[in-house]
Amino acid sequence: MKKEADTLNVSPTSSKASLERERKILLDLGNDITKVRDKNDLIVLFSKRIKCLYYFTHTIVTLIDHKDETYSAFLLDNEASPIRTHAQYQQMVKARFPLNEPFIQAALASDDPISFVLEDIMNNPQSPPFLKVNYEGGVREILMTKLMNADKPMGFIHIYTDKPGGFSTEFRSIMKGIASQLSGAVSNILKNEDILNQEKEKSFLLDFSNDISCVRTKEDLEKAVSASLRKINPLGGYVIRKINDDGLTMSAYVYGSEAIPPDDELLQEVLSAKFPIEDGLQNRVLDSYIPLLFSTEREISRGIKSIYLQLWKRTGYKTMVGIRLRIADRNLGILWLAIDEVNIQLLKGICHQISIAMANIMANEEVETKQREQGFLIDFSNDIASVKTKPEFETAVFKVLENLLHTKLAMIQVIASDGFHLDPFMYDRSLYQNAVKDFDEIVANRINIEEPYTARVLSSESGVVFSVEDEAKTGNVFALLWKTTGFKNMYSLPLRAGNQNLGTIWLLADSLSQLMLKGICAQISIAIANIQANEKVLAYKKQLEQENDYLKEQIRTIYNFAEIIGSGDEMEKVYHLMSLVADSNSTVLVLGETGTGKELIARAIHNASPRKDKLMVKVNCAALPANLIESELFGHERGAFTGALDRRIGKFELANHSTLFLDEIGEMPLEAQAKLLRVIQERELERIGGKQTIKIDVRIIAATNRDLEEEVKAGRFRADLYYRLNVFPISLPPLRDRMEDIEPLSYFFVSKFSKNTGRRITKIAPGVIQQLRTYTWPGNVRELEHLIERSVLLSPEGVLKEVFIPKTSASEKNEVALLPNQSLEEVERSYIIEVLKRSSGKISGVGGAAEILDIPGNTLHSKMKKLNIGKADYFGK
Ligand SMILES: Nc1ncnc2c1ncn2[C@@H]1O[C@H](COP(=O)(O)OP(=O)(O)OP(=O)(O)O)[C@@H](O)[C@H]1O
Repeated sequence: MKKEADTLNVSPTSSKASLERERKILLDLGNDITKVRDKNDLIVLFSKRIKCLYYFTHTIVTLIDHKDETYSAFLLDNEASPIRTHAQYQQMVKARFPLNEPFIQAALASDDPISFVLEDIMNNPQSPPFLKVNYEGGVREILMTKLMNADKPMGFIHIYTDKPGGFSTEFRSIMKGIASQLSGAVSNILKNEDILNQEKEKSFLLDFSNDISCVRTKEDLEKAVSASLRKINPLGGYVIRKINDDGLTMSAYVYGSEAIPPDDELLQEVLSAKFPIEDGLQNRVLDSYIPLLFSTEREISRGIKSIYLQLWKRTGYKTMVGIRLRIADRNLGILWLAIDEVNIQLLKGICHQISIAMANIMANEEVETKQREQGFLIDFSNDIASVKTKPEFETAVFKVLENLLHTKLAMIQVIASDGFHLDPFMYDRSLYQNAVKDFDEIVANRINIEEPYTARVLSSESGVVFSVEDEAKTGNVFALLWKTTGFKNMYSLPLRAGNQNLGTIWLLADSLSQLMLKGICAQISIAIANIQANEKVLAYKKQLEQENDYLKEQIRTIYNFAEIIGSGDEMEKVYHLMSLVADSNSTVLVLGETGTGKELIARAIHNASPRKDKLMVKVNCAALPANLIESELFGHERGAFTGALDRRIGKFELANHSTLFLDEIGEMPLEAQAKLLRVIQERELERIGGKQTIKIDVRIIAATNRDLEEEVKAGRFRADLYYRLNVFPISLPPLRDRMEDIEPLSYFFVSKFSKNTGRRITKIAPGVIQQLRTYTWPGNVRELEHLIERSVLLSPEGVLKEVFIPKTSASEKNEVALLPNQSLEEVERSYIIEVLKRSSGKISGVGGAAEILDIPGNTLHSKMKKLNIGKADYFGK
């Protein structure tokens, strides 16, 4: 097979001069070759210098790759090659040929150039295919000269000729002679290329680092990585996959491929999928310090099912390199690159930069998420702060949960007033479209705080997260219902106001941040507490309004202006004064004996005034213990004095924009009089124990049966207060001075009590009217009213024939009549003693003297004190 060629294809001149020229050419070639830096220059130079001395068709330099024991074309003499038009030429140029075969082994073993006749060797099944391709191109013989680097073969220079036996001994010796120069030149080129490559890599990494340093968002990263990778890998695509929050799966983070249309269905599926880390490929990359090269086909045939492999295969990515993205000891993801050659240093450099950028973006995203969450909570808090009613609450909650959090409200349950059951407060029924019947059944069954899920949530510090899948496996009806919604987790939290459990909230979501959950629950708890408080206030307000309406109605019926009976001159004078003063804000002082209708007149004035729409507020100054009068009138703050457990507003504040009726003003203690005077003068007050001054707009009507001038003289009533009150006095005449009103009053009361008792009494016998006229009426209209009431009760239907004027009254009337020198006070004193005797000394309660006199027990007590009536007076005689 091996054949030494003896003949030169071109005969050199045998002259000494021509030998000299040859030597010089070869010397020059040797010198030139050592300076060659560019690989194309080498082959051009070689051909130029040698071809003018020796004949051959073309030449090629191949290089050995010791890693995989192959050799491949490195320098090509394209122009001269007779096979460049051959169909397999390109394939040959790119191919790697194994060293382990006889032809190349022979070339390796020979220290001299060695030639082969193609016909002899090309059909050997192990021989490289380029031999045959050359033969087909007309080549017949090949001279192989080994190139060495130090002591190691680094490649070969192949010289081809179409003339058999074309390599002379002289040419062989020349080739041997310049083999070391050629080797030196090739290694220079390689070194140079290496340096150039390193510089390129460096400048690439520098550019990449510059591009990536400006990256702030995922979109920036995509742009920078796509632009840079295009430079080193013009056709291949790439994808950066990020490890998801679950730590178990990875999803596409950034990707670029010009080979796949963006709307491709499989691509979309791959981009939105979560691939398990442990899929036999990703885990290997994450565990590997160096980039790993995978054959798509081989991995599929190994049984790896992930659809991304299908996408790669379909796109024509035969090999993929996976490099982990990592910061410190933390894996962030993987860069997958469609590439068939691995430049470890370059890829590691790229991945280092990408990892830093990704970590920055993720940190940025985290900060942004936190800010967004906080902003969201502030908005939610604003929305919810104004919530007073349940519909407003529902609108606010649904808006935030669905639109912003992509969470569904499964249910809010609130603990009922029995503290044991829970009532559904709010829920999203649309969640249970697939299980409406089950949902309705569950909601219809009232659960209580001992229901296992509820009990767990209520006793937890900050809620429980239930895995829907796991809970459904237990067969629990609630969990089975949750499963129909398709969400992964049920977030269940207690709603609390302070330490008190208000209820529970149940949110369905795949994942939710703790910060958000805590924030939302706190806000919702406050809102529910507010709604409940508001509902209570509204219910209370409604009740008060109803009571108020009822009271107003009652007062209107009892104290109707039209129901003031009396048409005599005395009462006409009263009506005239009332009509003069009603419209104004002036203080009115109503004077008159007990039972003459002072309160009736006061109410009539109020009802005829512009303040009539608000209730007149009455204070009975005689009925209150001295120490409570002030608090009653002006109110007090919590803790203002022992027993002041709550803040309370006084009657003055209650009567704001209305009328305050101070009944029995003559009984007011001096100390309270001073305070009252101040408020009347200044029209403002402070609650007891309070610092705030409260402006009031109150009209005052005061009433008394005492002679206030006398009281002032006696030092029991403040003169200045008297003058303040006595702005517009109206004196009511005693009934005995208006005998003409007795008949209409009697008829009025008969009709009133007939209606009340159901007895139809339409007339009063003339004798009765006569009888009534002769009585002195120390208790005035009230006494007449009660007398008629009793008489109506005791009388048969039809005509009132009899009234039951107490017998003693008749004698008293005489006594009174017989004692013209008795003062009004003395008459009052003896009348009270008489009534006390009749009630066997009982002052208040049923059948007591106060009831007979129709005055409050306290009033009777104070009158007795004032009139100096003791037990001896009514028990003694
Ligand atoms: N002119 C009147 N017409 C109809 N009823 C009257 C009249 N005057 C008084 N009455 C009735 O007599 C009763 C006592 O009246 P009222 O309470 O107004 O008297 P008073 O002067 O305020 O009594 P006191 O000084 O004891 O507080 C009431 O039921 C009232 O309706």
